[in-house]
Amino acid sequence: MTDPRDRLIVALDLPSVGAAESLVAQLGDTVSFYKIGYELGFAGGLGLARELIADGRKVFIDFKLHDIGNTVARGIASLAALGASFATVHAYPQTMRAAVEGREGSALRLLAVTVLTSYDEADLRAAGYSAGVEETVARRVVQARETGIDGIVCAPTDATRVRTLLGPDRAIVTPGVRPEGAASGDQKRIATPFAAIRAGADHLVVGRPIVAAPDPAAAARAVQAEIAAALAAS
Ligand SMILES: O=C(O)c1cc(=O)[nH]c(=O)n1[C@@H]1O[C@H](COP(=O)(O)O)[C@@H](O)[C@H]1O
Repeated sequence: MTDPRDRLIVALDLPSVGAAESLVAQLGDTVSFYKIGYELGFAGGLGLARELIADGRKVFIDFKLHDIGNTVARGIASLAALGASFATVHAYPQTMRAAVEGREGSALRLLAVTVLTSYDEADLRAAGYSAGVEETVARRVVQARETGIDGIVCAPTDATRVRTLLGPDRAIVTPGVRPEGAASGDQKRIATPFAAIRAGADHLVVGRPIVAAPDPAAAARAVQAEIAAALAAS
């Protein structure tokens, strides 16, 4: 997977299908992999997901499922039928086991979200966890691996340690990616595209630095150029 286009996933965090379609048109052939999360998904985005898939694009459905096992398994089975490439669940063992059961027989790859990139040590403590970020990520990666999950969503700053625990064959997907000088917004554990790839990420999820850029296609190409430079340096 050396084509930077396969490595960049653009988060279509937009309020309407029309806005998303116009961004996809602006990005043209530059971007081939899109993520649809709460904002667009709850505004008709699953229909757009079907169209993008029919058009040969890859789609990552990011609803970060976490519920009783039966509900998770059935929800994942529906996403598998949609033809999505990736879907997220929270990295709780029961949830992950149910998700693996729900996608059986499909090509859907499951990603487990470890510790959100907007969380730091204080946020974890406030949520009632006594373990810190590093320990919590590590525990969840090991549990995800044992459950048969296909990949991990983690901060780029976690990627090196995650790769050691996960092994070479499963995917590491990192949001929290910010080109030099870009506003971090609500993200707390961030790195540049170059650093994320060097740390072992397979795919980078980038939203606002591309979606809110004055020229989104130029912003996407700049991220891809960093990805290419990091791959060349590896
Ligand atoms: O699962 C995700 O994609 C995700 C996990 C995480 O820990 N942090 C995170 O930011 N994300 C998603 O990645 C995207 C990042 O967007 P930007 O911060 O705008 O680049 C958003 O769509 C988030 O929902």
